[in-house]
Amino acid sequence: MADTIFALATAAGRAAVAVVRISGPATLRTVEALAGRAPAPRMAALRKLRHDGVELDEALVLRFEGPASYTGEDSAEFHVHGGRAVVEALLSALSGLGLRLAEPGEFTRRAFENGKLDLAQAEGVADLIDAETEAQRRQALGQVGGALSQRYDRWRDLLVQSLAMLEAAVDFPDEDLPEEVAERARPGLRVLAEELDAALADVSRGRRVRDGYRIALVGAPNAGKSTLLNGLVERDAAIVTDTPGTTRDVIEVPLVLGGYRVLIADTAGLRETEDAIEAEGVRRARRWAEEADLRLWVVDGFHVKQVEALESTVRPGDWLILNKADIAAADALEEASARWVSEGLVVRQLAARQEGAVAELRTDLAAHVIEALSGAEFPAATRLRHAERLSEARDYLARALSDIGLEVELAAEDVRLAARALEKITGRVDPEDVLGRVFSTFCIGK
Ligand SMILES: Nc1nc2c(ncn2[C@@H]2O[C@H](COP(=O)(O)OP(=O)(O)OP(=O)(O)O)[C@@H](O)[C@H]2O)c(=O)[nH]1
Ligand SMILES: [K+]
Ligand SMILES: [Mg+2]
Repeated sequence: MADTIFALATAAGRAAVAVVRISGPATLRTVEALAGRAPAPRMAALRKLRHDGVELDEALVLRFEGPASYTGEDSAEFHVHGGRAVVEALLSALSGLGLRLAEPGEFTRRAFENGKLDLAQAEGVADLIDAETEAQRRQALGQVGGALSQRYDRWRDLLVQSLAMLEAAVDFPDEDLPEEVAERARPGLRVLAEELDAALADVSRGRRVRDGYRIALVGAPNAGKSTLLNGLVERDAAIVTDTPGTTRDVIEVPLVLGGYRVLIADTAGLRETEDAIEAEGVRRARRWAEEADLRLWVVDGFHVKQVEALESTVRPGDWLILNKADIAAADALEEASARWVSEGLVVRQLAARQEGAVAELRTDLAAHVIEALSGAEFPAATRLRHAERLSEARDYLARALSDIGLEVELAAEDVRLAARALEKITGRVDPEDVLGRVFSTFCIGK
């Protein structure tokens, strides 16, 4: 028989109310031991909690009977006064009654094991708890509601239908017809392959909503990158001095733009240097910029010729910030601006020291992030784990398509493997190590 587990479900520390949950076969017995008479299921009741003849607190007690509960088992909640000593006393009473402290994510794991949630939905629960932005909340809630799982189940069903056709071809008694029968699976598999391609193309957007859209500030030393960072995030996150080479480490600052989580990074000024520490900083700067979703090349407008040095590194879609517009020659800025716009860059002239100019840039960046990520709230993948399985399924599908005409049995096996890859995402097939990894990222009490 399963253990009965307990945990504090609300955040640790002093609060008005704290909720302690228990789940498992000993629920009813435990509620009776602490509260005397147990309330009817789903009816909150005020009860004095007592253990070993000592009164612990007066609490609101709520009880659920499995399977109609979060975990699918009998479970209960004690809403107590949120003082540390109260919570401590209740937890030690539960332990004294033979219950065990839950592991991180164990309540949700039980919900998964009892078929209340699939694995992708369970991940959605963890994401919902971690959500800090409106977009993260929408995405996670969609995932809990099964938006992601439904797509995978549909794809899997299509694969199973194709598989049935291929198996029929394998079993076909007449020697001449199997190819024709097998070919009937091809159109469906083709459509599916196209859908998986579209989903894979959208993967990075889904992950960006969850993990943050990455914006890099890069450029020559003293261009004003750190000044711009501080302006954008409205605090002194990075040191600004007139010494070139001030910034060494990558300084990542999270912020919310247009309702999306964004990570903006200030980096070391790019230059050749003998200084080993600075050189490492330059390497890190390049790496971060390379992986960023958006690069802002910051150039000192007073030395606007410096911009020529970027020729080999900038790409269409990058942004060019012509800084220090307060001291630069307006016509030189205009000339540089026209030239780089024609190369496909987004160009802004501003003075990073001036609040108003930076506020305008922040608005432009928010609009850009919204455009880049909107519609990505219900993607086919919000985690690397999903993306890997999705692309695995796509590879098997490609192999199946090329094998249909040649070796029907191999094609059938590939379709089976593709379905298996998709099943792993919702946890229909559940290797223990994947489960362990998914649930260990939860907090205790969930
Ligand atoms: N006049 C003027 N000076 C600026 C402006 N923005 C930055 N500066 C000055 O330029 C100098 C360098 O600024 P930083 O922000 O440290 O430049 P950085 O690009 O981070 O430099 P490194 O970290 O050394 O690569 C400082 O003295 C800033 O005050 C601006 O818009 N106008
Ligand atoms: K500097
Ligand atoms: Mg700097």
